[in-house]
This record gives sequence, C-alpha cells and structure tokens, in this order.
Amino acid sequence: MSDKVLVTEPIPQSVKDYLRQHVELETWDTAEQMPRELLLEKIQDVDALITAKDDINTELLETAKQLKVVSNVSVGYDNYDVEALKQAEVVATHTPYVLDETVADLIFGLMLASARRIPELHQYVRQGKWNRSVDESLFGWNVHHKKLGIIGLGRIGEKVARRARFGFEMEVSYYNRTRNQEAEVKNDVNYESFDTLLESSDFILLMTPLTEQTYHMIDEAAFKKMKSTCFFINASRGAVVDERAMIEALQQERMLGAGLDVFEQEPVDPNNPLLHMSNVITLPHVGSATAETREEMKMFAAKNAIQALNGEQPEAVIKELQ
Ligand SMILES: NC(=O)C1=CN([C@@H]2O[C@H](COP(=O)(O)OP(=O)(O)OC[C@H]3O[C@@H](n4cnc5c(N)ncnc54)[C@H](OP(=O)(O)O)[C@@H]3O)[C@@H](O)[C@H]2O)C=CC1
Ligand SMILES: O=CC(=O)O
Repeated sequence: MSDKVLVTEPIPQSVKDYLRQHVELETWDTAEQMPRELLLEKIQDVDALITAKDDINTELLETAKQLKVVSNVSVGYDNYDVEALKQAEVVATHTPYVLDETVADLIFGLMLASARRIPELHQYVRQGKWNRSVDESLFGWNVHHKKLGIIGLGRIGEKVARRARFGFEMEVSYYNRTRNQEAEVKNDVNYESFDTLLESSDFILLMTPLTEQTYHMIDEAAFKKMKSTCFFINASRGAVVDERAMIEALQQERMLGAGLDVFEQEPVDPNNPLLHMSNVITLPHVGSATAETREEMKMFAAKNAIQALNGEQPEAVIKELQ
C-alpha cells in the first residue's frame, strides 16, 4: 500500500503530478486555512503532511499515529513545536535558499517605497491632485549611500546586504548572536552591537526567525534607541516586534516610517492603526510570493516529504533535528 500525503496548501499541477508518482495524494485547493478540526480528523491516517501555516504541536502529533514527516512550504518554521516533533520522532523539513533572492527583492521594494513615498505619491496622482510640481511636503529621502542595519544577517539578510552595498553603495552593518566573518568579507559589512546598530542606522531591517529568544526583540526600548530619521522594515515575523510599541513610536513621530510584510496577527485586523498611517507600507506577507519561487518552494517541500518517506535524509531537515 502506498503512503498517504496530505497537502493543506494549494499546489500547482506539476507538484501534484510529482507527488502522485510516489504516493496517494489528498489536497486542499483553497487559500483558506483548513479548519483545525478537519485537519485533526484527516491527519490520523496520513504518512506525510505538507503545510505552511498549521500548528504542528502535541495535539496534532498525538492524533497523527502514522505521521513520519511534516514538510513546511516556507523557510520559517515557528509553527513547529520542535520538542514535540523530537519526542514523536517525526522528521520536520522546510524550504531554505530557494526564496532568498525573491524575498530580498521585496525587502528592497519596501525600503524604496517607504523612503520615496511611492504608494502615497501613486494615490496623489490617481486622485487628480497633481496640478503643479510637487513641493517639499511630498519629497522623499535618499536610499543610496545611507546606512542599513540588518538584525539577522542569514541567508536572506546576506542577499539584501549585497543589493545595498554593491547596488546602492550603502554602508551596511549587522547584528547576529554569532559574528559571521565570512559573510562580513563576502558582503563588505560590519558587525555591530544591537544598540549601536539601532542608534546609528538610517534603515533597520529585521530578518531573524521568530523564536522564544526573538519574541518582541524590538520593543519600546529598541524603538527609543532608533534615530528619528530612521525607516524600520520588518519581513521576518510580526511577533519579533512589539507592535503596540511600534505604533506608539510612529504616532509620536520617533521614526520616519515603516515597511511591513508581517504582523503579529495575520491576516491583519482592518482596524489596526498601522493600516491608517500614510508613512507605513503594509503588505500581506508576500516576501516569497512570485509564481516561480512559490512553485519552486512547493516542489522542494514535496521532494523533502518523499525523501523522508523513502527513508532517505531529506535535503532540508530543520537544523534542530539534524
Ligand atoms: N516575509 C516573508 O515572506 C518571509 C519571511 N521569512 C522569515 O525570515 C526568517 C529568516 O530567514 P533566513 O534568512 O532564511 O534565516 P537564517 O536562519 O538564514 O538567518 C537568520 C539570522 O537570524 C540570526 N538570529 C537568530 N536568532 C537571533 C537572535 N536571537 N538575535 C539576533 N540574531 C538572531 C541568525 O544568526 P545567529 O544564529 O548567529 O544569531 C541568522 O543569521 C525566517 O525564519 C522567516 O521567519 C523568510 C522568508 C520569507
Ligand atoms: O514567510 C515565509 C517563509 O518562507 O518563512
């Protein structure tokens, strides 16, 4: 009897065809998340789960008697309870590397759009307000030759650093828990303490994973250290930032603006004050959302699952289980 794979994300035909060559496949073809009760019912006789957002915790793992592998269609895996996975001896994978350049492009889009006020000026033209040359009330700020501070210079952070340093001739610094001298030389970036980076950067990019350690890492004290002329960009996870503190900093004009791809609550509440500030750009968590990259991520996730079912070491097991 062949293994059964449940996929709770819409997947393209190419990935369905690949999976059907190996396993019995059940798919969930809508963008809405599969209701938890339905997932808990279906998971009982499933050998592999391919997902992006479902919480993989004790509740699910105790129900999933046959589960051998859970494969995330994302590089972040804060939806995994890693200790529970270890205990259940379920392999857990993700999709690093294939999305790095795509996410870095989007981050640069956020930096440029924030500093040059692109969405605001787009609305200005559309609303018929362009009657004469714009005056300084609508001027933006330079990106080139400014200082970018990256908190979390990993796979994606490095791709942003390259664009900034060699494309826009910015000064680039970073803060990680561990200094990465190879990355410093390769990308011509400087290591700084967390506080120095916050106090001296014109653009601050947050790119760490969400972990117990990084939860609300950017809090009221961190916002107070930033320059009042700084732009804050978050493409990591919403909960790495204390959103209430960020809203307060923006309301008190303690920074020039923010570019956000992620929020503490997703989808974001339409009443969230961030959605009503002209100096805040809000995106619906689309860092990797190009047709090519999403297809590549889904095929990667499918291959990780099949490798595990075949008893092989999948290409991208999460680091805690290696
Ligand atoms: N918006 C979107 O669509 C996307 C969001 N993401 C998010 O981006 C995250 C990063 O992805 P990726 O670059 O591939 O991950 P990496 O693991 O390659 O990089 C993460 C970096 O964060 C640093 N870091 C981790 N913990 C801390 C900490 N406590 N303090 C300071 N630095 C820390 C790590 O360095 P060190 O360990 O030395 O501290 C590492 O350099 C993902 O986990 C995901 O949440 C990813 C893709 C798309
Ligand atoms: O948020 C997206 C990811 O790949 O992580």
